[in-house]
Amino acid sequence: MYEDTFTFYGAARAEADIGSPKLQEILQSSIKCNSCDDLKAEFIFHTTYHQLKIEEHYKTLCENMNSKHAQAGTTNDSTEDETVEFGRLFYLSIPPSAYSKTAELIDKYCRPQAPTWFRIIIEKPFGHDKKSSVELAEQLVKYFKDEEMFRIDHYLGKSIAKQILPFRFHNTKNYDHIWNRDHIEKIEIMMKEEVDVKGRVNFYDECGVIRDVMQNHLTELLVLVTMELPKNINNITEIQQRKLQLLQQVSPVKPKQVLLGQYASYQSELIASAASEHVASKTPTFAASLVNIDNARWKGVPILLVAGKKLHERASYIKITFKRQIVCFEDGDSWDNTKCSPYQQMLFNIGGGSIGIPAIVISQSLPYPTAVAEWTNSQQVDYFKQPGNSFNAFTAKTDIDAYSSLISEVYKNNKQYFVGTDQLLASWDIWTPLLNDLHNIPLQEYSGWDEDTDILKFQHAKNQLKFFTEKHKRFEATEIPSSNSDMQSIPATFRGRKLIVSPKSELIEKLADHILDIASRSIDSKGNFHLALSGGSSPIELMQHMAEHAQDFPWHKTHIWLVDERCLPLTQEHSNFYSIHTHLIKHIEIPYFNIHPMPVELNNGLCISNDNGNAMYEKTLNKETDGILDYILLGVGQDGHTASLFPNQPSLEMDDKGVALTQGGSNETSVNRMSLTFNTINNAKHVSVLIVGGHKHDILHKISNTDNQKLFPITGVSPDDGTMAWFVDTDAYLNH
Ligand SMILES: O=C1O[C@H](COP(=O)(O)O)[C@@H](O)[C@H](O)[C@H]1O
Repeated sequence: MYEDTFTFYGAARAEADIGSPKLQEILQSSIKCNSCDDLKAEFIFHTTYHQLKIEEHYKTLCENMNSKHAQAGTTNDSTEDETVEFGRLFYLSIPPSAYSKTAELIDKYCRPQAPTWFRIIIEKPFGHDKKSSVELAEQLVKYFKDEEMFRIDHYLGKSIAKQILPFRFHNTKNYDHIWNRDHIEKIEIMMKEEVDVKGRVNFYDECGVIRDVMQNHLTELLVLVTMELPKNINNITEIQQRKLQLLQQVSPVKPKQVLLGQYASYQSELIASAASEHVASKTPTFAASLVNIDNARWKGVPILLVAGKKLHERASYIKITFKRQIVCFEDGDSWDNTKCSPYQQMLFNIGGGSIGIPAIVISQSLPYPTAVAEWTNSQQVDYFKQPGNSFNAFTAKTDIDAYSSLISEVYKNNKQYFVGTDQLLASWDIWTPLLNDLHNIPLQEYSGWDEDTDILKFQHAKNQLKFFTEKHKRFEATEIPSSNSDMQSIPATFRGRKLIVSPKSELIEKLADHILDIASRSIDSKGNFHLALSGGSSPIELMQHMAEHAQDFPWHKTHIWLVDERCLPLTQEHSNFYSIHTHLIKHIEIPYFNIHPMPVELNNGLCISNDNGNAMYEKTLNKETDGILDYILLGVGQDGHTASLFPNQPSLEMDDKGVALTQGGSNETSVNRMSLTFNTINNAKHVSVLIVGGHKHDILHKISNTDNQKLFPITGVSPDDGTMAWFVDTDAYLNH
């Protein structure tokens, strides 16, 4: 019976005449249980609404609590032998900015006297990065003791999540010897959702998928499957220490280990619900992260965390794939599945997916588990559908909703299922560096639901993730140019490729950061970086910026190539090499043999076709890079030329060449040129086009909507497998 033992208070900032009926409506519609109408009615009867906006409201509410409490104390009819426990529990589901004041007022007016216990449940977000989370923890600790606080992550209350540790613990003999890098090929932790973010888009836009579910729910699941087992499964302190130890061994996630996506209608949902400054949001609604644990058990095992909204199904699970160490000789039909199944997997199904219910599914080729308490071997589950894949599946006898389960743990004062302060901060250590760098990671646009499942398929190799196909449209949401611009919004793409628009100096910084980012990824994956630079005036400021920040760039592993060259001596001021040397090369420490000027000057002649300088350059390029440059920086002339590929020139159709002799431009700077052709340009891993200055506005406008490559050669640039970005300054974009 609730009567005289429980009282429930619902509270919010709204006045009682709005909040009270709203609370009634919520209670009536959302409390669902079987044959419990009386209990539901009793619960609702004992629940009242209170406005909590100003200090006075807290005072009134808590006086009310105190008097109820006093009444309960005098009227309870327990015998002297019975000890009646009193407690006061607060559940705060409020924005982080409201925590400090709320905590202060609860502490001031609502803290009961001993022996009545006092506990506080806190809902995420617990900050938005390491720093803010430390600040929040510091504010809370002024008012509440650590043992009074229960940070709730409802994934820890899911029935499967609660079973993972006991399951591992009671199966130590069966699985612990294969629970490691020698036997496990990979671990996948998925949280796919069909829902979009409508209705909470403003909240969501501040956090995105990594803060919303990856730093907390998925990281918690990761810990449960990979932490060292405690010696005593009932020793909560030991369990919490083991969790912390694991979190401290997870390496911070790097940008190259992450793929991001945003569903296509996200931007319009945002615009419909918010102020215009929210357009062009870069908030990801999908993320895949490759996580590494730097310890003896897990080093080198790829652990994939994937989460997204508006996907084709709702499914949360942890899948562990074991390495296949048995070679089977039997015919397919006569496989003895218990020994020779081609599949060795273990799945903790949290919910949804083809199984639908929480379940533990284990290939029969793995040892049969023992002691799965309260769980039964179930025929209900139809999971590994491939022939030859038999399995044992265990489902829970009862499945209690995660929040109810956790709240009852708070009553029991059981801290095991809650997030400790140290664990929280360690988890932010894993994700914060990435979150600071998120704006540099391109977003893959996906349609959502069933329409486009292929576009999010990805692969992992060499500690890096890549979308399976990058041919689909990718975009990076643009920056809004600074304050007094007359633009309301700028599209995220230009000619189907990502567009970055900023005032010139910011733009140059962004471009330099982008080059550095790609250089670092390239050096991480293959040990070098091949960069091709254009001549002309546009890149001068970029080169000066790079020279000034030379110490930040891995020049010793970088090769510099020329996009094009004028047929002039390299010491002549109009030579592109001369300019690149003057503004960059002479200021940096780069190995001499990593500099590749174009051989325009051979045998005392300039670009004599019999000298085959272009073929020589192509040969060196092929030898050093297989014809695939890592990064090409292009510009655009007012006539639409790029590199030294000029309108209506035969060089535009040189299908068989990677480097060509071309013609164009003015006499003053030589009409004879050497240039990379479209073959080489479109073979590159990344191409950026830099367009600066109001005088480039017209050409930008012209090429926005044409594919006439003969007339506007720049429109022929579209890397086959690589990425491309347009870096445009606000003067060129807005015609200033
Ligand atoms: O905490 C959150 O979780 C829900 C998903 O929870 P589930 O129990 O339905 O799997 C998610 O939709 C929401 O964005 C996130 O804040």
